[in-house]
Amino acid sequence: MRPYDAFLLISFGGPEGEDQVIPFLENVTRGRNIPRERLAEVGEHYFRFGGVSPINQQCRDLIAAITADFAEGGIDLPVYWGNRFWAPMLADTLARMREDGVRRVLAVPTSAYCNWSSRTAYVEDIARARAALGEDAPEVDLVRPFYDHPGFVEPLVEHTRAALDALPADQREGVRLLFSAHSIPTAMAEAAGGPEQGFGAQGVYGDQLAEVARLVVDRLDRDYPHEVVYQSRSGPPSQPWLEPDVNDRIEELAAEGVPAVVVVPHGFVSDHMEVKFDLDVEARETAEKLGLGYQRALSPGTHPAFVSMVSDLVREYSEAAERRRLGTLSRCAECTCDR
Ligand SMILES: CC1=C(CCC(=O)O)c2cc3nc(cc4[nH]c(cc5[nH]c(cc1n2)c(C)c5CCC(=O)O)c(CCC(=O)O)c4C)C(CCC(=O)O)=C3C
Ligand SMILES: [Fe+2]
Repeated sequence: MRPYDAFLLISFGGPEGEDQVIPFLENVTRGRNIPRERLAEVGEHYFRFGGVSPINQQCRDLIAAITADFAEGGIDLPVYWGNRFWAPMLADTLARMREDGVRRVLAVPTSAYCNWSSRTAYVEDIARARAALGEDAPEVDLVRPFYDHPGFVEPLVEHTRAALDALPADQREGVRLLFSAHSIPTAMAEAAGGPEQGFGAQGVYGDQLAEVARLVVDRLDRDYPHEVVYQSRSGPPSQPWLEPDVNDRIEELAAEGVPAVVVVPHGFVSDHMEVKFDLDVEARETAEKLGLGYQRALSPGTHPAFVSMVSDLVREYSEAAERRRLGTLSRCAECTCDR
């Protein structure tokens, strides 16, 4: 018997019109203690792009590429898509899967790392959607974190090379690589595994981010100075979140005489709104205002290596194949994954 009878891509979701922005933000922030001012500000980011987040189209593109890769590699599974916060909603997709007779689902999230927001929240949303369906809800396995899978790292390497190539030679000489990820509350970072569990001061998430940055730099033409920075912090100002912020670091580096930065959004799977606004608009503006060279590397998106990583994960779970990974970190403290 085949272990799975369907594949499911689980993503965040985003609005696709001006009238959808506020309802989307209400879905995301329900019960999450986000100040009104922050919400209004984030709403403006979406309105600036006509109320359309790029994330849904990026999911459609990824699904088209995954479907083609499955066909080519002989993976005979129907491909479904469900989001946590906007249509197509995960609960509706699971209901449709049940109607289609699906029993066992392998799910891949558009989220590579370990922290509540990137993993546990997905696990909880799957459980809630299944509970709403009752007894005969399809069973869902969520694949393990893939931050150090070669198919996630390789596109970042190629895209970092391209960003470096786009800098003038004198700027490239003294460039600083800034590996950027979504900030989370420090309490959230510690809950996934902190110093008590043998991880660093920024928790297992911070360690994973540092490891991927190292894996990327090791594959470049020289040992570029690099560091991990954070972006898109939310929450009340009194609540500590992971730092330093990408803009603060750009200012400090300018004061130190660094001529240029290449920002690598290694905390994300695609160039969604956080990348398009917080990096391509805000961080770029910070750099330009200070006369710093600025290039932003693309995220994995639909890079062929990333697409074949998805097929690889399906084989890993269906055939108990080897777990391919480049890193060496141990599992996080709240991980529910089996390997
Ligand atoms: C770690 C992480 C990822 C990366 C991993 C992953 O992908 O899962 C991520 C991705 C994303 N975050 C997104 C959007 C938002 N995140 C928010 C709020 C929050 N994010 C958090 C963390 C993360 N977020 C946290 C701790 C909060 C505070 C509220 C809470 O404790 O839960 C808010 C509320 C407004 C604000 O305050 O920013 C919005 C609108 C979109 C869609 C973008 C688009 O539309 O293109 C994507 C892909
Ligand atoms: Fe977020």
